[in-house]
Amino acid sequence: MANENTPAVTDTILNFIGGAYRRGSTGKTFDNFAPATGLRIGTVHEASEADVADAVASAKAALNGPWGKMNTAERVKLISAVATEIERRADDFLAAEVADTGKPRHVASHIDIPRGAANFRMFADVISTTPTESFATATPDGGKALNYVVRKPKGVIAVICPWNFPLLLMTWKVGPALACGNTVVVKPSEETPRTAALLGEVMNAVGMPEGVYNVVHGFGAGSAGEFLTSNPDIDAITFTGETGTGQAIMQKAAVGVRDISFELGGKNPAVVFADADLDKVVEGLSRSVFLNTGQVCLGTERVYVERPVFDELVKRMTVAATAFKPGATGDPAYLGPLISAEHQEKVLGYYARAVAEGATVVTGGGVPAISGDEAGGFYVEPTLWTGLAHDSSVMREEIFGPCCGVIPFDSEDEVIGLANDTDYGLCATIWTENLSRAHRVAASMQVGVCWVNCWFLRDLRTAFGGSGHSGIGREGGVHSLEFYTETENVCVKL
Ligand SMILES: NC(=O)C1=CN([C@@H]2O[C@H](COP(=O)(O)OP(=O)(O)OC[C@H]3O[C@@H](n4cnc5c(N)ncnc54)[C@H](O)[C@@H]3O)[C@@H](O)[C@H]2O)C=CC1
Repeated sequence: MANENTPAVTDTILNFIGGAYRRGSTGKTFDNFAPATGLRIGTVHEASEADVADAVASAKAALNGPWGKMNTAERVKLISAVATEIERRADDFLAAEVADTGKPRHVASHIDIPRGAANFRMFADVISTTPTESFATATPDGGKALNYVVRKPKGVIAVICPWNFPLLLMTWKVGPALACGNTVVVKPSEETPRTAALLGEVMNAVGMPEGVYNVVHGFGAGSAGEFLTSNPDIDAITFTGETGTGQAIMQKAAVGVRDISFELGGKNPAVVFADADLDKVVEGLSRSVFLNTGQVCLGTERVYVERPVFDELVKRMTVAATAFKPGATGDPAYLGPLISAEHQEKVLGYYARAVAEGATVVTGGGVPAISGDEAGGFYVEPTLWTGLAHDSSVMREEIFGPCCGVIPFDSEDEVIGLANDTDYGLCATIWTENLSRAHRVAASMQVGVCWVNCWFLRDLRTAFGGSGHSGIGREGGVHSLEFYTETENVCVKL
């Protein structure tokens, strides 16, 4: 039976190549499931190697067609129109995203869809307003030379995306790629193909030239993902997903020495000092652990609390955790499902392992009892652990679920060591009312993003990315121009 998190009928999801929707040339399809119910809700047409080659050829041809001949102002007008059209069709995008992910409508309507549109508008602004670098250089003969930079599109960009914020994380890459004059072939996650496909309708509606935006559906190895990264006409690859997948893609990118931009996993720490405002901490920390059912690369999975407030914080976080209602579609406190049965099994594996590694399960730790339409959905309980050793696997490996381990600490030096003792380096959150300490500890975190007394306060103009196993490069605002353009320095003797 359908509910507000599933479409009423199953539907067909097609590839989008050269401005037209296409079935896969081999006739292969795969099922699309609603995580909220576990029911099959769609059929996705898988792109063959030939289809991917067609998509790349369309994208390459578009570089030499009307798109390649447009000036920045003309491109910006089209890209801004894409943002406006996404906003006009917000209900369609919302329905597609909620069906694919099962996430609460208020999450998709406040984060996924508006930020999906904002990514186009913001990068249209960035490309319109970023000045060109230039230097006046003294020459040996006492004269001068003028150096200035010409930015050119890199070419055809492969955009490979995960399932947790499908439209948002895709447009975060497609927006700057198009703003810089590139063309793209997108491979959305096999779990969440709908919004990438729907964006094709938007591109056609605003008059985007054919071949600028292409979508190929499928899986990773031996499927559309690998076909795309292996295609020699791909000039650069931008990828968000698991660290292991990033390593596989990097090997493909090495052939032809193609550029990469990677946003990968994390095992992000939160550090709570005893002087923090605990009301603010509980509000921000519970969002950082449970938003999107913990399926946020920026989410907190390790919490270090200064010993004097440890018990109090655990008590308050327990209350916050139990307020979430897994499976209660429509309830404002709805905690959505995990993305798939496979991911549910992975997260439950960590729930079992936490116990084996000596955790005290403060709350949660299992599968909620759910009846009705959602009984077959991929839900888990929001979960808090204490008593885990810092070096236990549950405290070291990314889980990507609604859970965290809470550990006490006694000194600033100790907690800096604990927070940085990880292979990852995506983000950290510090909670303190002591301004000097906030700056000092923030600067000592080995991460790409550090928040103080807030979380997920994201200005799209700021640099975003991680160090270590969390990624390579930074995207956002002008930082995206580094990846999506090739720069040429012109030196003119005056
Ligand atoms: N740092 C960041 O900004 C973010 C990182 N993530 C990470 O993403 C992961 C969750 O997303 P998933 O979709 O499970 O990641 P994943 O790495 O399994 O898949 C991501 C995409 O890569 C494709 N893919 C898989 N193998 C491939 C291959 N060999 N060649 C080419 N493409 C391939 C998949 O089909 C999918 O489209 C989490 O581990 C999380 O840490 C998620 C969101 C943001």
